[in-house]
Amino acid sequence: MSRLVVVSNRVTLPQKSGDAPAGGLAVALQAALEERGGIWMGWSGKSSGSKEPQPLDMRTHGNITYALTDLTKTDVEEYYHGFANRVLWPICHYRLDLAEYGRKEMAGYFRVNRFFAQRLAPLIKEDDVIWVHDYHLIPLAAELREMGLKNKIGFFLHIPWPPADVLFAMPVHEQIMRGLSQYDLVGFQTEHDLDNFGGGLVREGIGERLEGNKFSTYGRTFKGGYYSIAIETEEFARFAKKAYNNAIVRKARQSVEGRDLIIGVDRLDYSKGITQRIDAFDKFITLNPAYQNKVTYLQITPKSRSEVPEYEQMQRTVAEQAGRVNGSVGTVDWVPIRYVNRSVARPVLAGLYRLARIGLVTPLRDGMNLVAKEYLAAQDPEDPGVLVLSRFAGAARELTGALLVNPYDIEGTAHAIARGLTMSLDERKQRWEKMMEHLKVYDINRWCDDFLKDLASA
Ligand SMILES: O=P(O)(O)OC[C@H]1O[C@H](O[C@H]2O[C@H](CO)[C@@H](O)[C@H](O)[C@H]2O)[C@H](O)[C@@H](O)[C@@H]1O
Ligand SMILES: O=c1ccn([C@@H]2O[C@H](COP(=O)(O)OP(=O)(O)O)[C@@H](O)[C@H]2O)c(=O)[nH]1
Repeated sequence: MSRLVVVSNRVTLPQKSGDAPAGGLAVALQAALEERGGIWMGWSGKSSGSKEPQPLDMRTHGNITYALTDLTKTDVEEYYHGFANRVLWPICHYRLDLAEYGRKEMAGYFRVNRFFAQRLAPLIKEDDVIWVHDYHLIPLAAELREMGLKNKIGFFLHIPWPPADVLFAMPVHEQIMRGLSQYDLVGFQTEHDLDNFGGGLVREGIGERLEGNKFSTYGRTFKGGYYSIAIETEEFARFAKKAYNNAIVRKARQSVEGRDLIIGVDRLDYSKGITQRIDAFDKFITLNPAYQNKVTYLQITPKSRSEVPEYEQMQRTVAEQAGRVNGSVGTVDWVPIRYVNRSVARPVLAGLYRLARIGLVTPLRDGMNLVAKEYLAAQDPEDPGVLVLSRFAGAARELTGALLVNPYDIEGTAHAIARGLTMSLDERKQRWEKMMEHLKVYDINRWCDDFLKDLASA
């Protein structure tokens, strides 16, 4: 079996004993790397003022070597905050209005990808299989090919791929498409994303979609596919059962005082539809006054990418909005929305999911959304809660037993909350069992195996 080399912007180092366990993606990638032996390369998360690159920080644990690189402050500004998160992220989430295209940032993005390639190339052996993750690193294969590497290289995009007209609004879309054509396998989260990609190639007249999801463009033929990322379902379910008795979860249980709990968990990101969701909760209370003082909505929202202006501004908007709704519908003994603006450790999160009668997952657009899957896996099989899920999350393609909503339809989401809270136990069980069966088969290991199998045969 060939050695595996994983490259991603962020790298999850093995957890110290006693730490909260890492998410499913890290666990699955670590397992695949451990089995085959391999390297996981990425950004250390640190930036330095010095122009001279420090040597790679190499750490070996078992069969895996982690290779971490620092970036300069300018690199982080232009590549991560700039092009990746102010151009590619909004464009891929269909938000043309928020894309801030600048040549300096675009140049920084390509420069950092070349830098990654220069650092990675000396570590690569002839028959290594390379797996690159996400929108930060699209041009990496092109850089490696230019250096003469002939290895199998696969790419997985964790975020959506937009339809042609949205993509074409990005001035360098052709360079990005050309970058993708240098991989042997390009994986998307859903069939819809894959179709958007094929549609873009054909509309631009730069490529063809061939039989068997193959694409031909820029003189290369490569494979496309869709692989919906998942979680470690059975482990997460066991973990949530245990977490229900975690001290913090117990306190949370006492503090809701028998009210129904509604939970939302999202990075503070405009793609997650948090403001529309708060409006929907407000509407729900207004339309159903009998629920006053009978329900608590807990919104856990860690800060994210705060250096990017659109994110910084959102921090104020959401905090003000939650305060406004609490002020208008709350009473002296009831705070309807508990807004937590910090990250919560996974053991606590798992227990809170299990405590909640409704999981409210209403992004305006999302590659997959692992929170939706974690919420389901955490439920008590004898008394499962209801998932209210946006039809625009990748997860909606699989989780058809959820109450699917259009997050732009505030009243529709408010009705779904009311329906979730009054749903019979029989219906809740029926819907939940159907989705859990699916999640047990299509778990994170299956996702990893499917991608690597297709890459091997690409
Ligand atoms: O690294 P950050 O800038 O702090 O952002 C965190 C991650 O956000 C994105 O997550 C996506 O991947 C999930 C797993 O496939 C998927 O469920 C979700 O829908 C996506 O939004 C991003 O793609 C990651 O690279 C970031 O590390
Ligand atoms: O306070 C928090 C909030 C989120 N998460 C985790 O962050 C991930 C979020 O993944 P998702 O696919 O839902 O969205 P993303 O943030 O990757 O866009 C999930 O595994 C959550 O359990 C966490 O550990 N603590």
